[in-house]
This record gives sequence, structure tokens and C-alpha cells, in this order.
Amino acid sequence: MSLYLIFDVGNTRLKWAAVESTKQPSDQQKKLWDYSGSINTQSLQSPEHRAELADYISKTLPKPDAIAFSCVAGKEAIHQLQSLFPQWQDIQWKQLSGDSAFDGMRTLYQDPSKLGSDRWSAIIGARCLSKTNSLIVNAGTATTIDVLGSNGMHYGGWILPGLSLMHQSLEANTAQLPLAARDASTQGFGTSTNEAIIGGCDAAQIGAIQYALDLAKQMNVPIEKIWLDGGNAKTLMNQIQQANLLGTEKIEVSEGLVLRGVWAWLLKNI
Ligand SMILES: Nc1ncnc2c1ncn2[C@@H]1O[C@H](COP(=O)(O)OP(=O)(O)O)[C@@H](O)[C@H]1O
Ligand SMILES: CC(C)(COP(=O)(O)O)[C@@H](O)C(=O)NCCC(=O)O
Repeated sequence: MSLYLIFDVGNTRLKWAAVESTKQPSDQQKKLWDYSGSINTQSLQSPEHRAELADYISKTLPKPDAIAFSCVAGKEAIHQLQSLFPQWQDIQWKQLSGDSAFDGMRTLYQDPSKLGSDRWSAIIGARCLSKTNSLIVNAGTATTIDVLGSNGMHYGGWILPGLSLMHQSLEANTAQLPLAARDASTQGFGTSTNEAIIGGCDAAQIGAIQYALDLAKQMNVPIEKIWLDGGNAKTLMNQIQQANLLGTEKIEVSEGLVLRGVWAWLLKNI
């Protein structure tokens, strides 16, 4: 039996997971990782935090047989990530990029090398779980929305500021708006500044998903499955469910679609 260690370095959080070779990326269960965790991506910049992370990972799991990653947080972060385990120098690190080939899949991106590796790996992860026309929504630092056809074609997508970025940008660029805070009462049209911001930013995110569904239908790629992933997935799902929008039966909150995609790609490249 082999063990694979996978990293997904986003602009806010660094996620990792390790999985044994007895499992498959097409396995539907969410909790398929034998080990997993996350920290702030910024921690990579600190030698102390790097040492803590490396110590924690190397003490909680056996030596992996292969390591693979996606990183959209810049070259320095990649360098710092790859410096974590000097004791495992014989293990080759495999980096998935936006233009990494995957059997049966293709992107219409004009220059696939510019496609975010986390977007491409989430698309691969979604393909492992379902061969239907799918929308992949990764609600993280940015919110990305991508269309994947049942034929394996990525038709492109959108990049929006994520929920926190939207809130922060309103606070930073206006005189009167505070940093909004979500509370249980936020529903429908806002009747306070806080509610108006929270509801407005939710509407921008959910409205973009609705628009993507409409546009995909016009393109003859009617969406049968929506994967909602990332740090804000559950928040958005709650809002979607409470307002009974988008045909909730086809939406699923997925956990670690990027990690799943990197793992699937690694299995084809070792
Ligand atoms: N514990 C948390 N730490 C940081 N961000 C969180 C946390 N919980 C929810 N979030 C939200 O999730 C976003 C980060 O989600 P994530 O999918 O990890 O993003 P990325 O892949 O871009 O690093 C943040 O911008 C924030 O809005
Ligand atoms: C859009 C992103 C910033 C999202 O990053 P994240 O929110 O996951 O940290 C990332 O996928 C990226 O840098 N993409 C490159 C540009 C593109 O995909 O076209």
C-alpha cells in the first residue's frame, strides 16, 4: 500500500491531505482522507511556522510515496512549500498547473497555462465524481465559477472577488460602511447597513451562479450538478437553501475538490 500527500495552496489557506492507495478519487464519500489539515497560507512565510507545520505533518503521517500540489499563492510560496521536508529529499514533488494534461479533459482557455491550477484541479476533481454537465463554484479568497461539459470540456468561467474580499473592499473604499458581520437575521432585502452589505454580497455571488446556469443552458450545456466548494461554501449554501434558489437538489457542498483533483492527476503521473 502507498501513501500520497497532497497540498492545495490558496491565497488565504493552505490545505493538505494524505490518502492511501486503497482509495480512489471517484469514491463518493467526503471523508476519504486518512490525514488532513489546514493553516493560513501566510504562515509559510515564517520559518517558525514552516518548521511547526513540517514537524506536525511528518509526525502525524508515515513517509509518503509521492507528493503533489496546486499553488496559486506565488513562486515564493511554492519554494517555501517544497522546502518543508528536507528529510524526504528522495520524494519527487509533482506540481499540477492549469495546462497539465488529463485524459478525456480539455479546456477552452486561450492560454491554459494561465488558468488557475486550483480551478483546473477542482474541475478534474468534479469530473472524477460525476460525468454530467457541471458547474464548479469555488468560494474562497476569490469565487470562481467554471463550466464543465459531460464531454470533458471546460467551457471557461468567471472570477469574482470572494465574500470576504467584497466586504473588505466596501469597508476600505467608503466613508460610511463598516466591515459587515453575518448574523442569523440576514434574510431578503436589508433594513440596516449591515444587512444590506451581507445580503448584497450574497446576492452578487448567488446571482452570478444563477446567471452561469442560464448562460450554460443557452449554450446547450444544461447544468445537472453544481459543486460548491471553498471556505465560504457552507455560508453560501445556507443562503441558497433559506431562499430556496437555484434548484437546491442539484447543488452539493463538496469538500476538497482541489485536493481530489490533484490526487487524481498524481495517480496518472506516477
Ligand atoms: N477559518 C477560516 N480562515 C480563513 N478564512 C476562512 C475561514 N473560514 C471561512 N473563511 C472564508 O473562506 C475564505 C478562504 O477560503 P479557501 O477556500 O480556503 O480560500 P483559498 O483557497 O483562496 O485560500 C476566506 O476568504 C474567508 O472568506
Ligand atoms: C482566481 C484565483 C485567484 C483563485 O484563487 P483562490 O481564491 O483559490 O485563492 C486563482 O485561480 C488564480 O490565480 N487564477 C489565475 C487566473 C485564471 O484562472 O485565469
